[in-house]
Amino acid sequence: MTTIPVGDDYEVRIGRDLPVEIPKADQAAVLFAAPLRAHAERIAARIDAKVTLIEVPDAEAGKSLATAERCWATLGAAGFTRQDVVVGVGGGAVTDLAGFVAACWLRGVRVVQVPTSLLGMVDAAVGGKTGVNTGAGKNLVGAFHPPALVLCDLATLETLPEPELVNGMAEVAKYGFIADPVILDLIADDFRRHVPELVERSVRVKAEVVADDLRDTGRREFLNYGHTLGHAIENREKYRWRHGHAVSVGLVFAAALARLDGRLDQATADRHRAVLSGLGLLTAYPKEAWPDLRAAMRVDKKSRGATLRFVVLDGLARPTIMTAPSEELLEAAYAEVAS
Ligand SMILES: NC(=O)c1ccc[n+]([C@@H]2O[C@H](COP(=O)([O-])OP(=O)(O)OC[C@H]3O[C@@H](n4cnc5c(N)ncnc54)[C@H](O)[C@@H]3O)[C@@H](O)[C@H]2O)c1
Ligand SMILES: O=C(O)C(=O)C[C@@H](O)[C@H](O)[C@H](O)COP(=O)(O)O
Ligand SMILES: [Zn+2]
Repeated sequence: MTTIPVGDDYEVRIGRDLPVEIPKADQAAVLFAAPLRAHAERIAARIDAKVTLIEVPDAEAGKSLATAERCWATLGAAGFTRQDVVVGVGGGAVTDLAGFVAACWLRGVRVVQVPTSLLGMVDAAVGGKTGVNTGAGKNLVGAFHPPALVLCDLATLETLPEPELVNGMAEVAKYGFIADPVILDLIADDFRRHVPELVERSVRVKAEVVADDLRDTGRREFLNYGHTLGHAIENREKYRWRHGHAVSVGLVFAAALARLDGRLDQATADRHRAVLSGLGLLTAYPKEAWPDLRAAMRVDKKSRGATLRFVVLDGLARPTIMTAPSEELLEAAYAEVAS
């Protein structure tokens, strides 16, 4: 087992068949979606407390205020107090929801995250960003609420459908471009052979950044590489597109922005498309969508008033912020992903 500390706050444990060590509590509420029922029941059986299992709708359908409200009703009925603990078992959608439910209940109870998707392990379950989607956009309602513990059991990835593994690789590649290029070499070598090392390297990048900037006021914004356009695509697709594919298009777009602005060399920009399409991720989106996407990007959390701000690279592993790119530059960069 590898243990990665997130500052002095909590740790991320990575390994196979990890022991389920939930902090002491009278009660635990285990949130899960249908595909993870058996896994959630196994975890529940190992928790030394009164356990309430709460099934939520799968994937983005569960990441809603209505579902959160139903969870809070269940916690209320069970008499859940501040010494109790919420456990999120599933992909990033369930861990985002579980974190949000815990952040708001009694203004904050502990949450233990047990991610079961690659994306959940390398990104969503670590760092304390929690939230739900609303009609206004992706993740616009939420709270910073770090977990008490994160358990990444690599054995659970054996049941993860192949397309979901590919989906998670978009965030892994993101870490390669913004911080750890060895990740890109491992991907080039055949990523399936390196999943444990890729999880570990990704979590190390994320843990180091969020320990330094939990509230996204500085360098944490770099973890949002590719997400400004990515979230706009997810919103336009009404969350039917997988997060990783939307981020993948957003990464190629951000690389084009930097190259066209004279910051990034052609080879590194081209490497984005090569790595992501090589993984089987999407790298294009319809040309006619631009006005919708341009409008949706206004509510990106990095925006300041009407000013858009993008994470771009000045070079491999040299992320920075580009503020207020011209409309011409944005359109030229979009032309490079437009199909
Ligand atoms: N909070 C953050 O910092 C953060 C970071 C990245 C992404 N996210 C969010 O995470 C979400 C995406 O997460 P995701 O890609 O894990 O998607 P997901 O949670 O929708 O899971 C994808 C599918 O895989 C299934 N699944 C998960 N683990 C499985 C397993 N071991 N076996 C079989 N099926 C399994 C799920 O039930 C679901 O059907 C998005 O909502 C995104 O916004 C949050
Ligand atoms: O942890 C972060 O910070 C990130 O930006 C990680 C992203 O991969 C993740 O999708 C996150 O949920 C996006 O955050 P948001 O603040 O843009 O909603
Ligand atoms: Zn993401």
